[in-house]
Amino acid sequence: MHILSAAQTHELDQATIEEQGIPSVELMERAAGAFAEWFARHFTPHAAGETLVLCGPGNNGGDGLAVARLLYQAGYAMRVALLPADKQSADWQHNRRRLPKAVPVAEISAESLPHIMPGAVVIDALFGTGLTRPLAGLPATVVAHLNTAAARVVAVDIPSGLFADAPQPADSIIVRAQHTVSFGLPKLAFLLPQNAAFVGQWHLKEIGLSPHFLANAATDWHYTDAATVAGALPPRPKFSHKGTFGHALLLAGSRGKMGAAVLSAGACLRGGVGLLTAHIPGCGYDIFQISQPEAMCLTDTQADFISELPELKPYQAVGIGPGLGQEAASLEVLRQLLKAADKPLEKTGQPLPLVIDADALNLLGSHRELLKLLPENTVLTPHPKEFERLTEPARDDYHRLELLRDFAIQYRCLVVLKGAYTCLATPTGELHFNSTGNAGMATGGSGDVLTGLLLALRAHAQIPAFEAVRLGVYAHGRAGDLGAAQTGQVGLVAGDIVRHIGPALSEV
Ligand SMILES: NC(=O)C1=CN([C@@H]2O[C@H](COP(=O)(O)OP(=O)(O)OC[C@H]3O[C@@H](n4cnc5c(N)ncnc54)[C@H](O)[C@@H]3O)[C@@H](O)[C@H]2O)[C@H](O)CC1
Ligand SMILES: [K+]
Repeated sequence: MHILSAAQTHELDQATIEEQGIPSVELMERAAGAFAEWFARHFTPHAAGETLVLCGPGNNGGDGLAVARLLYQAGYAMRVALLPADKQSADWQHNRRRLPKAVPVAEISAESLPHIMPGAVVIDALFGTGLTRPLAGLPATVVAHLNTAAARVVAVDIPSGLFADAPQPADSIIVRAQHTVSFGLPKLAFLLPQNAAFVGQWHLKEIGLSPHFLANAATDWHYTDAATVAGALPPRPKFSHKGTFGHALLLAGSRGKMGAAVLSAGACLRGGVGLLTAHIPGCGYDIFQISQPEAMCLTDTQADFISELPELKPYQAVGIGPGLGQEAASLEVLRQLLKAADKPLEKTGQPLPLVIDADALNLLGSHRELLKLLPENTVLTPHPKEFERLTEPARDDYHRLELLRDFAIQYRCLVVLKGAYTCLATPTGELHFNSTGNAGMATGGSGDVLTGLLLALRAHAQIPAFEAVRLGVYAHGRAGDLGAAQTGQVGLVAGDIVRHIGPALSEV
């Protein structure tokens, strides 16, 4: 699914109106209808009580007026407060005329701000994607008033005062909504941690926007949902054998961190790899062999950490990092691996696929001269702190995305920035935000599981690099969601994610 800028969203509206030959108020009616339907499923008229709709002067306010009418007709007690303006949009005026006389309407002024009881339900339709500058003056006063009222706020399309697609001053006045009901496509702003307190839970409503425009819109921002990855995993042919799905090598573990190697290996096996060999320090032999009998195991001459790179010939992909530690000898192994992997393989003509995580990323961060050795399409899986060590501290979430994109382009690699909406950056500068996963996955070992799964998918001969990583990130989150459905988010551990990789992959 695409993510569009605010300007493109406006073009999308126009394209839909022209293509479908409908008046623009019809599209507004669809949006308001979708919002009212969501609202009615969440609040009964009794639970909502008297519901206040705050309306601005543009089409977002027009949506609000239409919502007030529809909910009034559905039996809700409604009242409307209008922000004064020199001019209102045509569709606003249309819906103002259609508002039943029985719905009380007040004009807002600094002296008469709407009365809001604690716990009252308020629909925020002040500003939408047409916002051109941070709120100031009366609109800012109204929003600040709403934010201190401890109301239950549902935003129409986007919380008022929030830019849909761009950074804004840190002290901007923005509605703090519990829910945001948005139309058509997710907005980039919804996916950034810095906006979570404003957006609350967001919900997407289909309103029949032009599929033609959506398919052809030029954007670098994408949202990976079930439809995106459907069919990405080739069916396992009847006459396949273990060689068909690749032989992966995992370099992982150190004393006290063998669990990382075990979890990562488990995920790789559940990810459908043909064969897995783990190279681990001597101390981990019993632990590893007992807990992962399906994997083969090579032990390092060092007991506590990895100091040797095995012969790479047998392998179709290599993962390095989980529980690795940052010993000087392990740094040398990483250096040798990067150099050895950069030669094109006979079979594919591509460099040996690599997945680099955890301490291997930290080693790259402290020895940045190694970055230029990264073979094309290497997969890096940093969390924001690890990513900062590779680049620089980000001013805010938008700046971090900029750094991420630049990094992926510069080093021609696939960077998976882990978070609530894990973002995959590609060498061509695209950003793909993932839709699956939950807060229960913020737990030790979850990243090791992702590494193992990505390793399995990179070893698969029939899945191109980018598709493998997008699929792996999606399936990892989905496995976490399936796991949490059984354990709850609080009780979820990384092993639960491993156990649900199989079901998650069968879904796609
Ligand atoms: N995507 C859809 O698919 C549909 C969206 N709809 C709704 O329309 C709004 C966007 O409406 P638009 O008229 O373009 O903009 P706004 O209502 O957000 O506001 C524009 C209005 O406000 C003025 N303005 C802008 N910034 C400020 C500011 N900081 N302070 C004061 N005034 C400001 C501007 O000059 C205009 O007068 C979208 O979000 C949806 O809710 C449609 O209903 C159809 C489907
Ligand atoms: K709004």
